[in-house]
Parts: sequence; C-alpha cells; structure tokens
Amino acid sequence: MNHTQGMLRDDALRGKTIIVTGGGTGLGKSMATYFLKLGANVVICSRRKDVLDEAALDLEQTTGGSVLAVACDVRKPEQIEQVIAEAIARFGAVHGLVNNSAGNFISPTERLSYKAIDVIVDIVLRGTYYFTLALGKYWIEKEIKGTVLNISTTYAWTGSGWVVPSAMAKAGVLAMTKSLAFEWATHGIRLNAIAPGPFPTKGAWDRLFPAELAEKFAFENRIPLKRVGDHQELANLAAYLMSDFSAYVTGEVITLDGGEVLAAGQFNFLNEVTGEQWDTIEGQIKNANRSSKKES
Ligand SMILES: CCC/C=C/C(=O)SCCNC(=O)CCNC(=O)[C@H](O)C(C)(C)COP(=O)([O-])OP(=O)([O-])OC[C@H]1O[C@@H](n2cnc3c(N)ncnc32)[C@H](O)[C@@H]1OP(=O)([O-])[O-]
Ligand SMILES: NC(=O)C1=CN([C@@H]2O[C@H](COP(=O)(O)OP(=O)(O)OC[C@H]3O[C@@H](n4cnc5c(N)ncnc54)[C@H](OP(=O)(O)O)[C@@H]3O)[C@@H](O)[C@H]2O)C=CC1
Repeated sequence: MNHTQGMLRDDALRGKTIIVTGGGTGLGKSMATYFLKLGANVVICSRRKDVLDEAALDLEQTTGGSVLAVACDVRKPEQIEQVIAEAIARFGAVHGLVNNSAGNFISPTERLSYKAIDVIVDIVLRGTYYFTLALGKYWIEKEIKGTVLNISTTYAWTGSGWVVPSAMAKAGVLAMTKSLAFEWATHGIRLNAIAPGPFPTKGAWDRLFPAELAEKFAFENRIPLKRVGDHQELANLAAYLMSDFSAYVTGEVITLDGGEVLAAGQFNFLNEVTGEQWDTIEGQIKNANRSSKKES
C-alpha cells in the first residue's frame, strides 16, 4: 500500500451524484475519476464543452461510471441553474458539490488591469458562492443533506505576493466555508475545504511555473517532504470529505502540502546547520548555561 492508491472501500460514494466544477481537467478530473470508481454519478462542468466531452468519454471508459458534461461559466447563475436542472433530470438528485474551478496567473500586482483582477476573483469567489447558493437553496427545499468541498490554497491565510487576486478570492472562499458550515448545519449540510500544496497540472504549471521559473525554483527543494503531491492523495482526501465517513466533519480546512506552509517557522533556517556545527553550538550553549549558574 502507498499514497498513490485509492483509500476508501469500493462503494463509499454509491448512490451519490456529485458536481465537480472544472472537472474536465487537472485535479478536478482526478477527483471525478476517483468518485466514479467509488460508485458516484459525476457531473462535470466548465466553459469548454469540447474539453468536457472528451474528458467525460475518457472518465466513463476508465471507470465504467456515469458522467454528465454540461458547459457552464460559474460566473453566470443561469448557467449554474441549468447544470443543476440537467443533473437532476439525468440522475434524480444532486448530493454533493466540489467547487474546483479557478483562474490564476502570476503577475506583479501593479501590472494588472482592473479587469484582470475581476476575472480571477469572479471565477474563484463569485463562482463558488453562486454555485453553493444555488445548491443550498435546492437542498434546503428538498431536505437533502448535501456536502460541499471547496478547493482552496494555503496562501488563503498566509497571503502571497504575485497571486494577489487569487489569494483574496480563496480567502473569501474559506470565510464562506466556515460561516455556512455553521449556518447550514441545522439542515445537515456540510462544507469543508482542502488547501493543496503543489500538485502538477497543466493549467497551474502553464500559468504559475512557466519553464524559466520551474527550472530555477524546483518545488522538491523547498517542501519539507521533498516532493510534489500525487493526484490520488488529493482524490483520497476529497472522496473522504464527500462521503458519509466524514459525517461529523464540517467547517474544516485540511492542508495537504508536504509541510510547505510551515516554512514560516522562525528557526526553520536551522535546517542548514550540519551535525558538526550542532556539536559546537551545543557546547557553546552549555558553557553559557554554566556561566549563568555561577553568576547567580
Ligand atoms: C500551486 C499554487 C496554487 C494554484 C492555484 C490555481 O488556481 S491554479 C489554476 C490555474 N488554472 C487556470 O487559471 C485556468 C483558467 N484560466 C484562464 O482561463 C485564464 O488564465 C484567465 C484566468 C486569464 C481567464 O481567461 P479569460 O479568457 O476569461 O480572460 P482574458 O484572457 O480576456 O484576460 C482577462 C484579463 O486578464 C489579463 N491577463 C491575463 N493574463 C495576464 C498576465 N499574465 N499578466 C497580466 N494580465 C493578464 C488580460 O490582459 C485581461 O485584462 P485586460 O487586458 O482586458 O484589461
Ligand atoms: N495544481 C495545484 O498545484 C493547485 C491547485 N489548486 C486549486 O485546484 C483547483 C484545480 O486547479 P488545477 O487542476 O491545477 O488547474 P486547471 O486549470 O486544470 O483547473 C481549472 C479548471 O477551472 C475551469 N474554469 C476556469 N474558469 C472557469 C469558469 N469561468 N467557469 C467554469 N469553470 C472554469 C477550467 O475549465 P475551462 O477552461 O473549460 O472553463 C479548468 O477545468 C483550483 O481551484 C486551483 O486553485 C490549489 C492549490 C494548488
């Protein structure tokens, strides 16, 4: 057994229909794959219908599950409502939502136009609250105990330069996750989030680690566990949070980043100190301890 394998029992999501926004590419597609393997029906939606159709075919062939692909810009409430209507028509009900769609690119903030900021914030924050609101209204009316999983980032709470629109929007998503987890608990609706570290995908790498940067700042060197994430690791956690096994977990944000976010620790620079240097340092500190005892 290792981290690249599926974790849950085969029927863990049987009987559930889950919408995965941005489910035709990257991490969304990997989560969709595992949900299907665990017995869920999956609805994937995003702007590019050709990408979705190709992904749906691939997902059905590799898992044997049922996939519905619907074109939808998550910034458009009427298109979101259409996705939900088509999902209910095909599968009878919707039980889960993964807000995974995003837009992002690196840039010095002063170079951004107003529109460039809007486009990121609208996809990430507006898209997430529109979809969550549309499904929440439906779940409360139908008395369905739905589950929402928001894909966030670790810089939603640390902040990060050069991705400021994304950081602002993802922070808003976390505030919504915790706020609604409390408010909608009374309806049995759960909301959680995952804050992934680096998981290689074409979408993220093209816009955040273009070749020049990728060569210079290899992730493996600055992540305490010395590797990037494997998509199955994220899919395992997502499937758990979408399943009834996590029925008592709500309002939680789980970091999955090999320890990357811990880099701020004040003394973490000591990672560079060699064993010999530690021998010297230990001697110096013990001497200082002895001197201070004599003085007292
Ligand atoms: C590992 C770390 C965490 C990862 C997190 C992730 O989210 S990974 C997920 C990664 N996956 C994705 O991001 C997938 C989806 N992403 C996308 O579709 C595009 O990247 C998008 C977000 C720009 C939206 O596309 P669209 O066709 O809707 O928009 P558009 O092309 O019309 O541009 C809108 C405005 O932005 C401006 N602008 C654009 N680039 C730059 C730049 N480099 N510099 C400066 N500005 C730039 C552009 O000039 C325009 O402003 P203007 O001039 O009109 O005032
Ligand atoms: N990869 C990583 O290392 C990390 C990723 N994340 C998060 O993981 C999630 C997935 O990212 P990743 O798989 O890497 O990247 P991708 O680019 O593959 O995924 C982004 C998806 O969002 C969809 N999308 C973009 N704009 C819209 C829109 N307006 N309406 C509907 N869908 C839209 C895209 O499809 P289309 O173009 O067809 O609309 C695409 O499928 C994101 O939330 C990202 O912030 C967080 C931390 C690290």
